[in-house]
Amino acid sequence: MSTPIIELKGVSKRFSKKLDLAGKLAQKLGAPVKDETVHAVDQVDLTVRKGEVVGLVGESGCGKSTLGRMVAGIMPASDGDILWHGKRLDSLQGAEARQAKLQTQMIFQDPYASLNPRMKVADIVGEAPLVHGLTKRGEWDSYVDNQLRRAGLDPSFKRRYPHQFSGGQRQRIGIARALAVQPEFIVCDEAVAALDVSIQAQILNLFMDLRRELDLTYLFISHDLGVVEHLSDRVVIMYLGRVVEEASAEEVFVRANHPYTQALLAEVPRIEARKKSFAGIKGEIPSPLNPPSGCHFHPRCPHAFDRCKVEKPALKEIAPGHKSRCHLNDRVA
Ligand SMILES: Nc1ncnc2c1ncn2[C@@H]1O[C@H](COP(=O)(O)OP(=O)(O)OP(=O)(O)O)[C@@H](O)[C@H]1O
Repeated sequence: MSTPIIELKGVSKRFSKKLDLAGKLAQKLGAPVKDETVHAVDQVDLTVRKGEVVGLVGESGCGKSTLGRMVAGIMPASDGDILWHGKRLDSLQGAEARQAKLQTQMIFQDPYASLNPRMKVADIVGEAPLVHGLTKRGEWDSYVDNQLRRAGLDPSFKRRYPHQFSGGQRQRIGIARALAVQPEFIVCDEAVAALDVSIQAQILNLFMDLRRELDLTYLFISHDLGVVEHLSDRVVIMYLGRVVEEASAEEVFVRANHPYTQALLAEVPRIEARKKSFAGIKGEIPSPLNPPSGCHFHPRCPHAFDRCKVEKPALKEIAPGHKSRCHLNDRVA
């Protein structure tokens, strides 16, 4: 087994939600209201090994982006340890901290929001490698050209500005920028969600070509299980801040165990045959401000029984490399 690049051990993230104006007024008038806490990520263990593609899937608001940001080192955890090559990410200093930052790059859903509209493509892609000494002034032009070519863009585009490109091309500029600092690990946060289906396929193919060419490792975040199906080695399913299932991609698509994973599978249009045996997902995802007791999924689960309402299930290994957080597994056993 290859060495871990990133390990999360019991990682949680809480956000404090301040009272709005009406809440503050109610508080002044003596109502028992106070700031609330969002448990965005709740005691997550996760390992991403060199060369792996891990798909992280769940509905909007389940904590995927927050987890991705912590993994990429751009947001600190509230609790738990994040290890980068075995060392605590928050204890790294100087050159090692810079190295960790460069080695892990993040690609976002909306490339336009993360591309400076006043910078030419050449500077967007070429600024960081120059600052960090990955290229020299004399070689800079060809260095930038190479990154653009790798991302499937014509080098002549480098004199243009982001607004002159389509959504797919802008995502390619974001990819070229990430590649330019020679990362080993890329966190893709809904990187194709805003694109047309045909463009999505092109960008997903590009990610996989780059994986082979550059020996890259990915954490691929998506709300759509269908998007991660073909590119992930391992899939991790999150629900309201908790990991509910984790297995190889094949296991998840053939032997999904958790009722939530089964419900997500039922929503993937292409998986017609398997879809019939699963109930689709019902109801809205509850607020992480006030998550349901016991198993967070129990109000939406077609199989819930009394224990699910009161007792938090543990994430247990149900087959080699396959974990699930569901009381039904104890019943079956
Ligand atoms: N900076 C923040 N301050 C307060 N709450 C936050 C903050 N960032 C995220 N949250 C809350 O944490 C929860 C998880 O959000 P997160 O963005 O990680 O989920 P997600 O699964 O990535 O969903 P989406 O795809 O919609 O972004 C949500 O309830 C969100 O409102």
